[in-house]
Amino acid sequence: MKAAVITFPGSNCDRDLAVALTRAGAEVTRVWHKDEALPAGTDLVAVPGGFSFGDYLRCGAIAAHSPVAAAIRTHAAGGGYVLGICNGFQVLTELGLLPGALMRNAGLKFICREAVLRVETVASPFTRAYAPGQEIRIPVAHHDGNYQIDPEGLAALKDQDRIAFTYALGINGSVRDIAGVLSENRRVLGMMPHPERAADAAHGGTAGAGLFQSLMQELVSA
Ligand SMILES: NC(=O)CC[C@H](N)C(=O)O
Repeated sequence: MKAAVITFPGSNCDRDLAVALTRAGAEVTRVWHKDEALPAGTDLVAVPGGFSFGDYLRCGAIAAHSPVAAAIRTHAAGGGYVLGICNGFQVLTELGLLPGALMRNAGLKFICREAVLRVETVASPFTRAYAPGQEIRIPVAHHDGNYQIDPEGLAALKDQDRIAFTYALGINGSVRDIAGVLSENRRVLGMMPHPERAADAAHGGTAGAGLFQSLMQELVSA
């Protein structure tokens, strides 16, 4: 699997994401947001967490206008895989690659702690290594993680089995406690929790490693 990890000014989880992907067996290239092309043969674009452009305007809104944005859209339109974690999820909604929006947390506070997630579907390239309904402990760190979507959009997510993860106990006001969603073709995933921060025993938990292993299985068997 060839993965391109994008860095924007203010990204701070890009290295951790690159390490998690590399340890899972991916060949990782780091891509600066001013690059207009992705490395040839890129399978997965990985958009990391952080505070791109200082979270000004709306989180991810300015990053979605970076020179690399067009290449990410083209990659997704061609059936390429895209993973957005935390700020990366916010960027993917701003790019229009995923529906809905990430609003300020209901409690108006930055939340930085471990959360219990429920794996809502294993029918995706990102979750196939988990068991249906499995509960996994993954860290969260955000102030704008309150996922909202209109009723029609929510119905589509449910009907099409596109809710990837929910919080076992709601933490930020997200509709239906949604923590991560898939695109219609299931090849784009955005999630607020940080699997790359739970991918090594030294992190205190390895529940996030299943996501990177799922991608490896998908892309080796593809
Ligand atoms: N860790 C992150 O990616 C933070 C995301 C975003 N800047 C927020 O606070 O909501």
